[in-house]
Amino acid sequence: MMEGLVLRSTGSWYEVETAAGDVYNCRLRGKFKIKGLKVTNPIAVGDRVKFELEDSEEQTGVIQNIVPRENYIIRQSSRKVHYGHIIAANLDQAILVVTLVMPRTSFGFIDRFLVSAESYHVPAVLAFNKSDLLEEEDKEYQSQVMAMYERIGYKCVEISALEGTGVEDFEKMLKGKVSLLAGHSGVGKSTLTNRIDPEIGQRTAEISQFANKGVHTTTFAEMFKLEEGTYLIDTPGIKELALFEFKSEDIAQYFPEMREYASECRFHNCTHDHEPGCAVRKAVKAGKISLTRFDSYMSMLKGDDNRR
Ligand SMILES: Nc1nc2c(ncn2[C@@H]2O[C@H](COP(=O)(O)OP(=O)(O)OP(=O)(O)O)[C@@H](O)[C@H]2O)c(=O)[nH]1
Ligand SMILES: [Zn+2]
Repeated sequence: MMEGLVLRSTGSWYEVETAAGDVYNCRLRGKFKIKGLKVTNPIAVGDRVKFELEDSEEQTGVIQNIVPRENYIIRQSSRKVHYGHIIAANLDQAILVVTLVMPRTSFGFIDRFLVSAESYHVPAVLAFNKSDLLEEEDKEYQSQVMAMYERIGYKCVEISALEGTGVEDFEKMLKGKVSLLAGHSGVGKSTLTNRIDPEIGQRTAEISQFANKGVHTTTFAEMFKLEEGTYLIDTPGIKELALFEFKSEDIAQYFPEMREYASECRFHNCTHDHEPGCAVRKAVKAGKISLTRFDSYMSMLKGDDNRR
C-alpha cells in the first residue's frame, strides 16, 4: 500500500502526491465512506490517503483508506440537504487577507472568519494588505487594529502585495505548512500569490474569474506546492469559512478572550446579552475585551447575516 497527499480533486478523481514527489491519479474504492460524517465528498484536498497501485505505467491507483484528519473545514452541500462538503483537510493555518482601505474589510466579516477557524481548530492569521495605500492616520489605526487582534492571540502581518513589502516575511510564515488563503474579492489575493509564484498567481486569477461569474468553483479546489512540505490552498469560491452547523450557545467559546471571563458569569449558560452578573459584559466595560469584538459577538448571537 502507498501513501500520499491529495492535491486536487474533481469529485471522482484525486491527484495524490507521494513523499517521493510522484503524482498518481486515484479513484475511490467502491462504497468508500467515513463513519459519522454526512458529506458529498468523503475525501478532500489536504487529506492523507492510502492507496493501492492500479497501473504503474499510467500512475493510477485506488484509494483504500484515509489517515485520520487533524481538522477540516466544511460547508453546506449545494446539491444535497443536510449534507456537507469538505473544502480542505489537515490545515496548519488559515490566512485571511484583509484591507482597511479599497475595499474595507468589515470587522464583522473578520470576526466571523476567526470564529469559524476557532471552531475548526485551525490557527488563523490576518494579513493586512495594501499597506502602501495607507495615509499616516490610517497607519496608526491599522496598528491599533492589529494590536487588538494580536492581544487575543492572532498573528497579524502587514504587507503590500503590489510593492512587495512584507511579502518575504509572509512567505517565511508559509514554510513547512499547509495554509489556506481566503479573502474578499479585490483584497489582492491574486497579486500576492503572483508575487510568491507566478504560476500559482495565474491559476488564482483564473479560478477567481470563474468564481466572480458565479460558476461553481468547488470542483477546482486546489492545493499548490510551493516547495517541499509547503502548500497553499486557494479558496476563491469560498469568501468566508461559513460554519456548516452553527449553534448560538457555542459562539462565545470561539472568542478566546471571552472564554476566560465566561466561567465567572453568574449563570453557567449566560449568553452575555442581558443576564445579571455577567463577567463578560463587565470585562467589556472595563476595556479588557474590545467593544468591536463584543459587537461582532452580539450580531452573531442574534443571527445577523454579517457577511460584508
Ligand atoms: N495599492 C495596492 N493595490 C493592490 C495591492 N494588492 C493588490 N492590489 C490591487 O487591488 C486590485 C485587486 O487585486 P487582486 O489581486 O486581483 O485581488 P483578488 O483578491 O485576487 O481579487 P479577485 O481576483 O476578485 O478574487 C488590483 O487592482 C491590484 O493591483 C497592494 O498591496 N497595494
Ligand atoms: Zn455572561
